[in-house]
Amino acid sequence: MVDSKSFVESILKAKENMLVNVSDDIWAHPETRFEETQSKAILWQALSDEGFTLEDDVAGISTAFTGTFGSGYPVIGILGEFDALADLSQEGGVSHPQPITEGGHGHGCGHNLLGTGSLAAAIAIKEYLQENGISGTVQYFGCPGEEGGSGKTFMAREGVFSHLDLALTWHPSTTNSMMSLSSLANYQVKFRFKGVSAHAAAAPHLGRSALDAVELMNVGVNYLREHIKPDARVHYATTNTGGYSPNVVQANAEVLYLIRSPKMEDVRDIYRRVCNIAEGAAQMTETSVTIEIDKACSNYMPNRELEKVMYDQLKTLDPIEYSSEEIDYAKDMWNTLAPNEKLDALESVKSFGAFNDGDKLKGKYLSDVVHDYAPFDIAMPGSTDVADVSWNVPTAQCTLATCAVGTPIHTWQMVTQGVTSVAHKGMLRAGTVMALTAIDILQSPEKLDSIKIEHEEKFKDHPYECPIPADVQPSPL
Ligand SMILES: Nc1ccc(C(=O)N[C@@H](CCC(=O)O)C(=O)O)cc1
Repeated sequence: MVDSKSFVESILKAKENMLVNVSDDIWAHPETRFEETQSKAILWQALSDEGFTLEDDVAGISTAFTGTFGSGYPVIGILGEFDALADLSQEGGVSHPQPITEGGHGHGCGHNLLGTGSLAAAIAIKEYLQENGISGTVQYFGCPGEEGGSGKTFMAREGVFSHLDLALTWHPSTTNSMMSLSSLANYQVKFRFKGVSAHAAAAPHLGRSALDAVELMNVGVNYLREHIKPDARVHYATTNTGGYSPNVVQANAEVLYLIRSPKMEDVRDIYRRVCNIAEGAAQMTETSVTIEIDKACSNYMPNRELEKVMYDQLKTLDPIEYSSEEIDYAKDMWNTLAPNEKLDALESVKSFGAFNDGDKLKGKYLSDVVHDYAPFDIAMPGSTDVADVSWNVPTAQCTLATCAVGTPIHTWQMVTQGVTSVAHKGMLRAGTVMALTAIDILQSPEKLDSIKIEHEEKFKDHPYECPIPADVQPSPL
């Protein structure tokens, strides 16, 4: 009998061209939150071709879907993302900033790879179930709107993950490591001010400026910063400035706030204080304000027992080999970084999973090392809606190197590397790691017992409460 590693590697070798085409096709059709119709269609077609049973409109979201194969225990969820970021249009495989479409979208977080690496895993697990005729179900989750949308949180609100025995996912990165840390919980909220328009010169005394209210609110929040916990973050984008005419008093203006902290109770408290500031700004300007929650997500709670199973698979694979061309290109990418970005490169990996041994990357342009598994309770300086899955079912995620050391996410550098051979290698490796993790559990189902005990212990005193209120619906940017 072939060992599972050779089995998975040979399946993914046979599917390599298809998977690379799927990823590159998604990359070429960057779509933002809840408008990912083409990206969804690409993944849908691939799942259908591979014999998965498809379900559409999951949780009532038109770009959320599942593909299922097999039957019975255990039910293994594989999470795929495929949304892009606004304003990051960029040519692929170059070493200078060059938008394809000015103002267009781009895959600045590598979700073309994420969704496809997860597809690779689902296919390999399906083949394994089929080959061995054993009990077990693999379910691919097409999860839209991770960037600023918390698609999985909306899905979790409708209970779509509750039947899973475990969930696995990964994230494109500069490193190969477990994501063995928490993440920031957040609330994203619209503050919409309404005033009175007037001729800005002839009758300014009759006008009440909604834009003034936005500006005063922002000033108030900027004073609040000193009095919140240091690991909390508050960002804002003015999403409606009230128009382009300085000679009209702006009667409508809107600002979108993203409030984050490692603990949801702190997010809620800062949110309460930000609301007070908004009311104060409305009072100062004699405008009115309406407050609307846009989305929210929880903090990530990895399952340590499951992480150990995944880490064992991650570390036993041979290091990825890179050609001299790949290393030269990575060096070119490294040299696009400013001196302060270079200094930050080895520091920042420490807060994303490579806690104790970020220095292993010193002098490397591409990572061929696996960082030590080091479970930490601290939050990475970012958020992910994988968090809301982790509150519902045992969840683990790893990172695989898909780009040059030092590449910051949400940048043109990340977009341009998303269609390179290095990105494809990392993506296929991610599929291999997730598939081997699932197969290990299918072969040794007793491992699930300790995984489940940990999950039950952790959440028995604070069961999942979806942070998105029942009446909030997912919406496009
Ligand atoms: N492994 C990762 C998972 C998510 C992210 C990330 O950047 N997420 C967005 C999500 C924002 C949101 O929740 O609205 C962020 O933190 O800004 C980064 C690495």
